[in-house]
Amino acid sequence: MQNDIQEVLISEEELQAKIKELGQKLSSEYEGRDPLVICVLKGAFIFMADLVKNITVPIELDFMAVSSYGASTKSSGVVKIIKDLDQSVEGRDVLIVEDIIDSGLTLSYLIKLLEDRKAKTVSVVTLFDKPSGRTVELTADYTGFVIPDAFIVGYGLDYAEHYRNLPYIGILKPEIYSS
Ligand SMILES: O=P(O)(O)OC[C@H]1O[C@H](OP(=O)(O)OP(=O)(O)O)[C@H](O)[C@@H]1O
Ligand code: HPA
Ligand SMILES: [Mg+2]
Repeated sequence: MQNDIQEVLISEEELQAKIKELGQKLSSEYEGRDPLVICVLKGAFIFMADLVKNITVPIELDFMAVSSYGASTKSSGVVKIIKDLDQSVEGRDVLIVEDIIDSGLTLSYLIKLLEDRKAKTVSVVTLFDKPSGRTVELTADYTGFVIPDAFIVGYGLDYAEHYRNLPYIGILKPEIYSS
């Protein structure tokens, strides 16, 4: 697995320091608001777990699974809901937790869906932002790292369902996905 990585882009320590910082900002933003914090599976599962441990005010959690990449490094353009939320977002302050914004298609679809379901507010925290990939305009309210134009894996992010368990963020060798 490690042999497929061209370069470690962000270390475990750098990830944890940034997540602590994000947790502090979110704790002051959501003080007294009891937000519904939504994890976008599968990619965001590790970020969600580390982030909520750094939020010090009351929150509720829910999970949604969506997929648009499959075994490719390019979005299919079709966002498929694999698992929906368990609870209503109507009248709630909602915080979407994403691992990465690339084309922006997943989040623009999700934001519209939650607004249509009458959430009171919809905000986004993303650990990674890859602006070079954008096909629709979208900016997160909170961003961990802006990353270069490369396919990254690890810390929840996959290529063809592998590499999610790497504890750091690596750039995959292009020969892995072009062969
Ligand atoms: O901005 P976009 O181009 O839409 O890309 C970002 C989305 O793509 C990935 O999910 P994916 O569809 O690969 O599902 P996964 O989370 O199960 O890996 C990632 O976890 C984001 O949710
Ligand atoms: N890596 C893994 N999954 C992704 C990426 C990426 O760079 N962009 C969108 N989904
Ligand atoms: Mg994926």
